[in-house]
Amino acid sequence: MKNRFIAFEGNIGAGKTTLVRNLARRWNAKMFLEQFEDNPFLPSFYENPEKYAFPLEMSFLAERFQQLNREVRQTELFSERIIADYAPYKSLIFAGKTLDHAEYGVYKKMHQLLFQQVPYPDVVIYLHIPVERLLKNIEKRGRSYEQDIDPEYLDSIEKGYFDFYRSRPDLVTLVVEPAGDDYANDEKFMAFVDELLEWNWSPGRHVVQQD
Ligand SMILES: Nc1ncnc2c1ncn2[C@@H]1O[C@H](COP(=O)(O)OP(=O)(O)OP(=O)(O)O)[C@@H](O)[C@H]1O
Repeated sequence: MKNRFIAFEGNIGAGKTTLVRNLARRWNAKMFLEQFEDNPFLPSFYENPEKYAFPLEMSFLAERFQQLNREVRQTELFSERIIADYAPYKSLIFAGKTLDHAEYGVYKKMHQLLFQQVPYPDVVIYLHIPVERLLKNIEKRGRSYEQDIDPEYLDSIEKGYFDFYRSRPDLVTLVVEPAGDDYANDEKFMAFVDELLEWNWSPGRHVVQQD
């Protein structure tokens, strides 16, 4: 199957999880979602980022490695589509913003060691949403620990993704700008994603706009 393993990426509050749930239903695909609710360090991290960033990043690293390895390998023998609401490099991008230089050095080595064994998505679709809209989404969903999130933090995460994509022209990345605020529940947007996945995309970053 062309484009069998698809991951969706995007900033905090972009709408990845809602979209992935809807697409999994639409395609009858196997889905796996990031498990951040169980991470005991996340609320503490938002209170005191300097103290909790390293344990937070290490715990996300372990969790995501385990999940990707388990879920993707388990289905290697089957032909069904697999979709995820994060890509294997997600934590690397966040860690580049949350850790200090020395901590990031250690983290990066661990990430390289672990993730070289993990299957990469055939295509990653980055959902590019303006920061003002992210802030509205974050407010609306109301997770208490995210309510004081700094727009500069969101800007820096977005920059982290774009720097990463520039440094990895070997990966197939579609940067998509959805039309409409509720695109993740919109049939038209899902049909647009269907069309995108009919193509054989060359490696590199492609910016695609929904009409
Ligand atoms: N590696 C990480 N380092 C720091 N915080 C992280 C990391 N990964 C996830 N988080 C935090 O966990 C929470 C959930 O993250 P994420 O962006 O994946 O989901 P989301 O905001 O629910 O996405 P969406 O709205 O697009 O479904 C956010 O508060 C995010 O900042």
